[in-house]
Amino acid sequence: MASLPNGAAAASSAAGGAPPVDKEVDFANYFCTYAYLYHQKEMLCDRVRMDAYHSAVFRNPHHFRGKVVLDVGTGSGILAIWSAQAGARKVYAVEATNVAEHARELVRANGVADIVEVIQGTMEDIVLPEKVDVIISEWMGYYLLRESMFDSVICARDRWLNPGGVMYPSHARMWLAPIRSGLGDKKMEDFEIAMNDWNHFVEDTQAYYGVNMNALTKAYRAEHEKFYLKSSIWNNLHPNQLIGQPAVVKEMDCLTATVEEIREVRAQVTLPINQDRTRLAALAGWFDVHFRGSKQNPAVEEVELNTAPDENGGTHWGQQVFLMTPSPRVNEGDSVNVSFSMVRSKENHRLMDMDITYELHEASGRKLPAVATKIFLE
Ligand SMILES: C[S@@+](CC[C@H](N)C(=O)[O-])C[C@H]1O[C@@H](n2cnc3c(N)ncnc32)[C@H](O)[C@@H]1O
Repeated sequence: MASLPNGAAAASSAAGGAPPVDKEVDFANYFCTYAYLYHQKEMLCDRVRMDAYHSAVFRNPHHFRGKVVLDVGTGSGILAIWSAQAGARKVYAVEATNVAEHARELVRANGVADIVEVIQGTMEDIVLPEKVDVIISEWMGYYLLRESMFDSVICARDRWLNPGGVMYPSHARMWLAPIRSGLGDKKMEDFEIAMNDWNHFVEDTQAYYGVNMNALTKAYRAEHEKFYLKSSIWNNLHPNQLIGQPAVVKEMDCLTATVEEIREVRAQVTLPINQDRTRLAALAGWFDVHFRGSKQNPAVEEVELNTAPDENGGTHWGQQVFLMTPSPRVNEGDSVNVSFSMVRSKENHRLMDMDITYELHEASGRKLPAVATKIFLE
């Protein structure tokens, strides 16, 4: 997970006829934060994430013993070191940023420098001396696909994975669920406060310091609607905020997924409401990934990394909350038909633009008019 500047112009997607990636911009806007240990630490502190990868590797040593492993985006080097400890013959640990230096040091200090070779460079550019049996990577962004790092894993897989090789993780899913939540009220409050500040400039009978600011009111409102109301909200929800059944909006086999398939995700799902006298305040999105090995070479023990709402606190990915305004009253037995699309932003291929249309079907048979919203996953 990387912090990306809101709406910053960054690289465009290189795959499938899209304009080529501007690497300098991509380094300035995307890779920069990963170079810092404080940022790697945030991921190292996520115990749900760490436990899942650790269990996946050490409960399935047959995938690693005597094998050649590629770690895409090694960061601190942790997954590469585990792969070596699990018995890999050779591990190529590829990292774009200067954190590669720290990874090298950690590899040396943990006595696996004869097995792990840290290579600084982007996955797309580097050349390996041999094909690999396993690709391990922690590539997931908010709501799975933000950051578009899975493109680099696909590139690695298509260039370097031996036939019959195994992906870690092997499968991924995106989920969507209806929630009740006070988050929308807080957002509205912040929005009104910000709008009121502006209104002070405009309502002043005297011009503000001699300048009539009203000409910019419309632009200011549009900007603030985008950042306050139309951007998704990061949150670690409590499971009791869910008011209905979650549904899968995307499933991926990491061994066969293509960039085309993830550049645009579209789905239509029905979400049954299972609580009475509440409001559909928002939809929440999260993901899970699985470590199952492959059909030819399955895991002895399948491991799941789940970022769903969790009463024990969840993960650094949290969930993404997409506010529904207006938020209709709902009751048990109602259902919400959702038509969902998530497409890469034109300005920055690592951010996502979402279109969500929801239509409430009441248990009584009454159907409310469909409401369409545009939301930015930034
Ligand atoms: C989410 S972090 C994971 C770090 C480490 N593997 C871990 O699990 O703690 C992703 C890392 O991949 C690196 N990265 C992303 N895209 C890359 C690419 N195309 N080539 C090389 N490194 C990349 C980033 O700089 C970052 O350090």
